[in-house]
Amino acid sequence: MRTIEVDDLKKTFSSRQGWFGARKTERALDGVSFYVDEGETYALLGPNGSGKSTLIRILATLLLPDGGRVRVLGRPLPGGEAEVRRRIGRVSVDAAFYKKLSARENLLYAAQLYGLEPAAAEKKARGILERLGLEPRRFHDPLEEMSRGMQQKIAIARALLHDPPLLLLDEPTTGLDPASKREVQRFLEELRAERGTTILLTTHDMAEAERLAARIGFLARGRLVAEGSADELKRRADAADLEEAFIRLTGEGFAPAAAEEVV
Ligand SMILES: Nc1ncnc2c1ncn2[C@@H]1O[C@H](COP(=O)(O)OP(=O)(O)OP(=O)(O)O)[C@@H](O)[C@H]1O
Repeated sequence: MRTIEVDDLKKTFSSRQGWFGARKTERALDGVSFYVDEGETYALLGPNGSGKSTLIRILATLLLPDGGRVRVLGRPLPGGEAEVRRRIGRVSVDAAFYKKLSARENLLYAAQLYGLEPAAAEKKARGILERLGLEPRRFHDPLEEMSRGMQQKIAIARALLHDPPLLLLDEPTTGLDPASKREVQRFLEELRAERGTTILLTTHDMAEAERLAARIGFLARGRLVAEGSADELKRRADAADLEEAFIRLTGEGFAPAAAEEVV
């Protein structure tokens, strides 16, 4: 079964430069088509501004497309927002939390929104955070006292509280130290193996895409320029590694994004 189906998806942003400035339009997605099968992990690779977050936000029902067809978990978008929202988990770098509240309080609040029983939700959240390597004593610390990496782990736990069959992960490991990165990657592999969770993730990290994803899509300037397994992409580009394949197939480099990533 196809968990995500996207056909000729388009999204343009328009903004005015100052009060009387000219209108500027930005074509964030320019006819993107792809699918993700049930139980598959698919990685979208692209430099800053290539449209990755826009695509994830449309699939997560946070943005409306301008054109094209989108189906998530068998429901059309727009149209099936309520059901899609109930059945997805989303993690992004801009995860909104009540920063003065503890991890526990934030997670219990989310559990309540999903209609989950608090004690069971707390047990589950603690189990996930333990697997992600967060010390149990941090569970009671206010979010504002936690590092970005710790907050990212809380965001992952929150996205999984309701056992979603589909996870949409926008740069899930950006900003994490190498050990935390490995813990998150191992956890995602286990989740797919144990629960058959379908995962769509965006990343700047070639090694991460290669480790986690059965198929990888190269996104550049709002277009899906190439897709396939890491080996297929390297073979097609006659490249030694995935970064070289990206440069050859898209005509774009990855330098700005790589320089931005602090590990
Ligand atoms: N709300 C918005 N208003 C105006 N332009 C936007 C908006 N959101 C995104 N854009 C523009 O759309 C394009 C794609 O942005 P998007 O955030 O999807 O890229 P990205 O691949 O996720 O980048 P990054 O790796 O930096 O997160 C960019 O040119 C961006 O400036």
